[in-house]
Amino acid sequence: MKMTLSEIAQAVGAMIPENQLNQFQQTMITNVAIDSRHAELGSLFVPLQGTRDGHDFVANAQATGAVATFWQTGHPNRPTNLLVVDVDDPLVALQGLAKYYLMKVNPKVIAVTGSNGKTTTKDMIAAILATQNRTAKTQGNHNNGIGVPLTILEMATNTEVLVVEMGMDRPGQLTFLSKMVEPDVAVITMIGEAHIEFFGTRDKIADAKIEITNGLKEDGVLIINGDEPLLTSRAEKWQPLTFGNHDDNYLYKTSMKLGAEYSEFTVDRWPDLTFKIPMMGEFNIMNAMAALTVGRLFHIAPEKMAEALVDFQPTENRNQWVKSDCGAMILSDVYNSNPTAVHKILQSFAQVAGTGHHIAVLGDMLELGEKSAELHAGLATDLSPEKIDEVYLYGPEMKALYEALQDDYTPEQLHYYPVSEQQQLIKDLQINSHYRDLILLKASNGMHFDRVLKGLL
Ligand SMILES: CC(=O)N[C@H]1[C@@H](OP(=O)(O)OP(=O)(O)OC[C@H]2O[C@@H](n3ccc(=O)[nH]c3=O)[C@H](O)[C@@H]2O)O[C@H](CO)[C@@H](O)[C@@H]1O[C@H](C)C(=O)N[C@@H](C)C(=O)N[C@H](CCC(=O)N[C@@H](CCC[C@@H](N)C(=O)O)C(=O)O)C(=O)O
Ligand SMILES: Nc1ncnc2c1ncn2[C@@H]1O[C@H](COP(=O)(O)OP(=O)(O)OP(=O)(O)O)[C@@H](O)[C@H]1O
Ligand SMILES: C[C@@H](N)C(=O)N[C@H](C)C(=O)O
Repeated sequence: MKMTLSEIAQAVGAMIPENQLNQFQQTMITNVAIDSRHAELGSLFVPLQGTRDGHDFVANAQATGAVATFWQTGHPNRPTNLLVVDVDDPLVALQGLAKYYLMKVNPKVIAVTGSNGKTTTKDMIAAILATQNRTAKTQGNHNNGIGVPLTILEMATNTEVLVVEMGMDRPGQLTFLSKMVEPDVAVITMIGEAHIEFFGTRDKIADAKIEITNGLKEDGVLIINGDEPLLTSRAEKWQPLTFGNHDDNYLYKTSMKLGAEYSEFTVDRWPDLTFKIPMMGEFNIMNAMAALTVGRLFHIAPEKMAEALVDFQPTENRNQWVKSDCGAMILSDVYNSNPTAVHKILQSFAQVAGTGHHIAVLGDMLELGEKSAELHAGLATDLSPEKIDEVYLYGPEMKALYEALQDDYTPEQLHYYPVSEQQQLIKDLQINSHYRDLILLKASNGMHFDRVLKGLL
């Protein structure tokens, strides 16, 4: 971004002190920082409430280059040696500034949501659109009321297309985000069970996901997984473009070839073209088809889309192969977890050819509510010694799966660890895995399997 502090103050409805009019007008802000440790020369610091109060770090922010800060009106210790924009609520001001900047740059906006696949699909869409447009996208998983404004404010002033990931774990959140960005295109990847604890049913999750249309422009386009009745039944009024396996979709898969590191597929619309993605799993082919549907909307040649997909860089820890220090290949899927994702990744992992053992290391799936034990035990349908040689389970919720597998696996093949024994889990994996083994790591974000991954590297 590039705006004077004066313009920023006006954008958020803040008063500019009479004696600082010139300073505000002459101060150019080139980025926004919510963390003083990431502030740089030209930053506007935005103090937010976390476990700690961001206001306590304004001096740190100034030391690392911030030239101005939002400040909650009435908050004590208002700085005197820094330009201050007094606001009622820094988060609301951040969101208002983002909306102002978005309208100023006025890119085409593609919003992406779904229980699973948001980040991957966002990356694929951005790779395709970047072949013909100056494109910006969500960094990592910045997909909520803080992450979306940051995404907007990070984009360059000449951005033509912005791809924004939108997450939610409560009703109403997607309505808020959709109205903030007013997308030209909205994509819903699928409906799973992520955060079902706060919804009760997948129907209620679908109700929350379709909220992404509440800010969709009048001439906007909705793109959904056409094989999901929970979506097709809620999307009719938008006459959505659909992708999937069934031949009544706008774009449907006609063939696929699944590999460990690459997957290939063909679609009806371009029968002579084979698409290839650097990821495993039919579910990632579905993500790619969502991206192809967006690309077609932007009139990008299918050959160009194919080139973009084969070279795109997935965000880390999504079906990412890494080599352990003993030489075993690790499929790192440690950013997050929920039942549909685990079932699909287990099915894909079991099909990966290998000369050693297939080892599944599964940590708790969080936020599943009263169905948690049932959903954890239900993973047993995709776990058997014929498919997965060894199973390591970690966390209190995984106890239900451990009990469900007792009759299928021997004690040498099936291992359980309480949450206090993550180091023991790492040690046992280091001892028991060998260079020809394939190891799947998957758990909810809160189980910190990034530490297990680190322990194996
Ligand atoms: C407010 C904030 O910045 N939180 C981040 C912070 O959390 P924490 O409580 O630890 O902050 P602190 O107490 O350490 O500090 C308080 C503030 O002070 C700043 N500060 C601190 C130290 C210092 O030296 N200088 C400082 O300036 C500090 O920056 C704080 O502002 O740190 C955590 C660890 O890094 C961050 O995770 C936390 O970020 C929050 C969660 C956040 O929302 N970040 C967004 C940028 C974001 O989009 N994060 C996504 C995850 C979003 C997500 O969970 N999405 C859900 C769906 C929606 C869920 C819904 N509940 C919702 O969030 O709206 C999903 O399922 O995907 C990400 O990064 O992955
Ligand atoms: N279309 C899909 N259907 C089912 N599972 C999927 C799909 N796409 C990805 N996954 C699974 O979900 C995991 C997370 O993928 P990704 O980060 O792209 O989704 P996300 O929606 O952004 O997740 P989160 O909400 O945790 O940020 C993947 O590693 C994979 O296991
Ligand atoms: C990333 C965060 N919104 C999330 O999905 N948390 C889940 C429940 C987790 O901790 O894995």
